[in-house]
Amino acid sequence: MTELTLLAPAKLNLFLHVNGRRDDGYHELETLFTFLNYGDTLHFALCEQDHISISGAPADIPLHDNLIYKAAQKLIPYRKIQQGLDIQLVKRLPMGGGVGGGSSDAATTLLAVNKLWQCGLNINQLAALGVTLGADVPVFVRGLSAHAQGIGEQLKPVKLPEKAYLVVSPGVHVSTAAIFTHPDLPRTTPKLKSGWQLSETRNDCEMLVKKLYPEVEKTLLWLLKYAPSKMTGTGACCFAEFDSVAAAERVLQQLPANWQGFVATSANRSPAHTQLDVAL
Ligand SMILES: C[C@@](CO)(OP(=O)(O)O)[C@H](O)COP(=O)(O)OP(=O)(O)OC[C@H]1O[C@@H](n2ccc(N)nc2=O)[C@H](O)[C@@H]1O
Ligand SMILES: Nc1ncnc2c1ncn2[C@@H]1O[C@H](COP(=O)(O)OP(=O)(O)O)[C@@H](O)[C@H]1O
Repeated sequence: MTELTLLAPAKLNLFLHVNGRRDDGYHELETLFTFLNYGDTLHFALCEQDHISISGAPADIPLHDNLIYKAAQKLIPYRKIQQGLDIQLVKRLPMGGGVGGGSSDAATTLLAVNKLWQCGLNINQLAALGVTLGADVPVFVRGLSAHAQGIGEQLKPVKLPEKAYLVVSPGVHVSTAAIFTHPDLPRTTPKLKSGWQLSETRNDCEMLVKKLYPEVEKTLLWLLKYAPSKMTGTGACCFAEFDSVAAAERVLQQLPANWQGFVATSANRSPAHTQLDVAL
């Protein structure tokens, strides 16, 4: 195999509870991850030059800071093939949007490059490399919708009803670090008890982000006219849940001009994994 094209899907946090702050500054979370059949596309090709090149990346991310580059670098010690990589990125996911674009790009890179360089690492080893790149990377590496604890890396797979989602990006960039260091973030939500229902959950970051970014509050108020809606992750994207793609599309048609949105179905298995199975 010398080439691979894979999706780097978006994730949604169907709820996000902040249970406490650890001594290292990271937060103890409880969250429910699902994947969407929509995301960035990454094309990987082995090349003769011993380099890692990325085309199509947003101009404001220097090569060495790109999570795609960092993920490929992590695999260099394990490669059996002395060839470089030319990587093409088609970026669709809003950056800093809470849909996990950077983390998903990193995870898709770990999955693809592990095959192309014949590293032979298993999923546990790839997830362990992934968490050093970001708390959200392991769920994308493992590729199963999951209830997560710890910093988001302790994952218990769950089967969720597959729904249609309208995801709206209010056009503001929310820094995850800025939200997690803000003094007003609530950090004391108790852990859910067994038998919990989605109706007793919420996104603990939502109130603070709405206060700091009025565009996020406007977006949620608009979506709530049509369907149950929440913010994902630390924002800024918000999502509304529908029973059919057609119903979600009808609302997308009415989206105010200055907002971006997309409709996608959710998936219990990451589309990157499904595509990888087909390619192998
Ligand atoms: C909050 C979540 C929920 O899914 O989503 P996003 O809104 O970023 O997508 C994630 O846990 C984000 O994961 P990720 O974006 O990979 O986080 P990292 O790069 O590891 O960390 C970014 C910043 O958030 C803080 N952080 C992250 C995760 C966590 N459990 N506690 C934290 O305090 C870190 O201290 C760091 O300053
Ligand atoms: N390939 C990448 N795609 C997106 N963001 C990246 C990438 N590599 C590095 N980053 C950095 O990671 C930050 C968080 O990106 P992203 O994952 O899109 O946000 P979120 O975690 O809120 O969903 C970006 O602001 C950017 O600086």
